[in-house]
Amino acid sequence: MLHVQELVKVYSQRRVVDTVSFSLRPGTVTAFLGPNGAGKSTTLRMICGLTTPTSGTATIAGRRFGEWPNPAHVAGVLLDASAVHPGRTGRHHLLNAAKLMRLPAARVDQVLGQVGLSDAANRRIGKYSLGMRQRLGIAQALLCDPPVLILDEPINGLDPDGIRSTRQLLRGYAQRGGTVLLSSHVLSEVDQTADRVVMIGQGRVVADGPLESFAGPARTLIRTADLPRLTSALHNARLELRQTSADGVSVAAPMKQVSDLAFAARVQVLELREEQQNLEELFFRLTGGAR
Ligand SMILES: Nc1ncnc2c1ncn2[C@@H]1O[C@H](COP(=O)(O)OP(=O)(O)OP(=O)(O)O)[C@@H](O)[C@H]1O
Repeated sequence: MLHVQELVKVYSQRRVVDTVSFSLRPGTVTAFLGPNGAGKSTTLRMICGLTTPTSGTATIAGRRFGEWPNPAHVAGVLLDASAVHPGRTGRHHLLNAAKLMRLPAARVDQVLGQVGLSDAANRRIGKYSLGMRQRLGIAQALLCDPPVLILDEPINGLDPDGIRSTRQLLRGYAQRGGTVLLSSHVLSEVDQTADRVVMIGQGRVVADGPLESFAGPARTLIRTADLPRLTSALHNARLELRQTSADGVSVAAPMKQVSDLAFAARVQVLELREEQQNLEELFFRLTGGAR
C-alpha cells in the first residue's frame, strides 16, 4: 500500500534522510519513531510530495502521492496542525476543505464527531488548544475516508482523554483495513497504538519490527521508608537495581515481583510503578551506543 524505497534527502551536504526504506500493509498502525531532528518530518514530507527527494521513491497504492488525480482520496495527511486560519471556526475550516473535495457538509459533522470536536465546532480555531488543533487536523485527514493516514506527531499536545480517543480512532481505522503511519519522538505515546515501529536516528532506519520487540526488560520504580531493608531483600533475590533518589530504587523486575518482595520484607512502600521506557536508552540499546 505504501512503499518507501531508499529515500535520501541531502541538505547542505548533510544526509538528513539516508536510504530509508519500509513498506506498510493495510490494517496496521506503524509508528515512525525517533529523537528530535532524526529525519521523521522530512521523510513524511517526501512521501507526501511536499519535499523533493534527492534520490529514492515513495509510492502510495502504486503511484507517487502527487501523481494521483485526487490525492486526498488516497491518503489523509496531517503534517502541521498549526497551519490553519485562527479566525475561522473548526466547522468553517472543514466545510471549506469539504467543498474543495466536493464532499457533502454532513461529512464534516461526521468527522468532527469522530475526533470528539462536535461541541467545539463553532468556536474559533484561535481559541483551540494544541490538542484540539491536532484533532481538527486528524478530522481533515479523515474527510475523504482515505485508505491511508499519514500523521506527523498527532498525539503531541493531547490531554489523556485526547490520547485515549485518538488511539481508539486510529486502532478502529486500522481494524477496518486502513493503513496508518504516525510519527512520534516519545515511545510511550505510541506503545498502545502501533503494531509496528520503524525507528530512525540521524536519518537512518536503526530498527524495524513489531512493537513487542522494542520493549526492554520490565523495570519497576519503588520508593520506601526503609531503603536499606528493601535493597537487602532485592539483593538477596539477585535483582539488578540502581538507586534513583534518597528513598527510591529502579529494579530490573516486573512490578508484581517487586511488590511481593517489599511485602515479604515488611517495608512501607511510598510509591510503586512501572518505569517508563526511555527513548534515549532504547535508542542507545538498538544502535549499540553508536551515535
Ligand atoms: N528545509 C530544510 N533545510 C535545511 N535543513 C533542514 C530542512 N528541513 C529539515 N532540516 C534538517 O533536517 C534534520 C531532520 O529534520 P526533521 O524535521 O526531518 O526531523 P524530525 O525527526 O522530524 O524532528 P522533529 O521531531 O524535531 O520535528 C534536522 O537537522 C533539520 O534541521
